[in-house]
Amino acid sequence: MTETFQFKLLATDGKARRGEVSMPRGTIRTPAFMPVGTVGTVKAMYLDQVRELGADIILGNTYHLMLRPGAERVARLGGLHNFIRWDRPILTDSGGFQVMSLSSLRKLNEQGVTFKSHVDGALYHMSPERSIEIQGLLDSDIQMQLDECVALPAEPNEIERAMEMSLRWAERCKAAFGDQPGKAMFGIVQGGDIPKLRERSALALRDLDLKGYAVGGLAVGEPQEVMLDMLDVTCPALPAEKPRYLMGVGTPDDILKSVAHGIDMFDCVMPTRSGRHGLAFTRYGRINLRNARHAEDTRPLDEQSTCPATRDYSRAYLHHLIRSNESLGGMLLSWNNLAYYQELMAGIRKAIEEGRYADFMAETQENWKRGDL
Ligand SMILES: CO[C@@H]1O[C@H](CNc2nc3cc4c(=O)[nH]c(N)nc4cc3[nH]2)[C@@H](O)[C@H]1O
Repeated sequence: MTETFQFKLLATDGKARRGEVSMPRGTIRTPAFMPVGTVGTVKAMYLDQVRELGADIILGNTYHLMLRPGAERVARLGGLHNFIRWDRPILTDSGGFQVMSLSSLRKLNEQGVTFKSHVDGALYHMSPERSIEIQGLLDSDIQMQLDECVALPAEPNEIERAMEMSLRWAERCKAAFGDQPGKAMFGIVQGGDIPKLRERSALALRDLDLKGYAVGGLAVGEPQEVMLDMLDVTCPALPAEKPRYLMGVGTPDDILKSVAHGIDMFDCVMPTRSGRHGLAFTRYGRINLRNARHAEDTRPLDEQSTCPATRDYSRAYLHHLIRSNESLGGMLLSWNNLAYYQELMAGIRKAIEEGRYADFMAETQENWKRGDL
């Protein structure tokens, strides 16, 4: 832990990076997977479990928390860490993406976004400055700039307009954030699937000398190779000594490949959301517990796992819980899936340290093909 925000590169293997982010509330081992705690909870999990599985940091969301319980209320209650009982770092997204994907957007212009809440229909206006103010009220450790994420496919001039405005919003967010040594404000690279716009966005954000950089505008339904092609353009244009965070990514395969393209931090609802719907991630690939073929299978998901959800419960029981829509089904599979994601990240970090990341990637992908033994 340090009084300031520091990123150290500990080892590299090709473009893969093993690093460490140090902050007053704790150290983040990278490459890192950040469980998503959108409305102040990693759904169906106790945060003690989330920590025990190896998470050094979790995500919160400005959009959801400003609507309910309200940013000023969270501040009155002592900030998000006290409210949810998580004393390690929290990264908050700025709200722009969620406004586009969740609310009925009324207006988007240079000043910011005006939208109606998906909770109660109330009208809100959020400027870049208000987004940073909200993240401050939440006492967020890593705050994201407000940006405009354009859904793909999109017209090039639309992608350019949104990217340029996001750059201007980055400057406004930097000014609003000011100088907070123990915290960080990350810029977000936009530019859609257009290499020259991606490079322009990354180089312009680099000139702002921010503490870290996110790659946005991806994981919005584009093919994996398009995502990876954009990383090939974006990562080299970002400073090597700052952390890189790929927003909303992804499947285990997305993560393996994005690490090989130079990404340090990830977040995704996949392990928890798909767990609630019956999907289990294991060393040998995915298992859909809704499928009737599990109805009398007495084996656990993986008897060699140290995670009780993975080692101690039969597939038959998990199938029954999911089919019965019982809460315990989503709880056990969220637990299994987050355990698997953190085990994967630990394996990734070790493989980079030992200079064998290419072999680790190949072995891991080979094991996934073994399927549901
Ligand atoms: C395709 O699956 C859906 O999409 C989400 C994951 N994909 C994703 N891409 C993102 C991009 C941005 C961005 O450009 N800017 C900001 N501020 N935040 C972002 C957050 C993002 N999350 C899941 O929620 C899932 O519902």
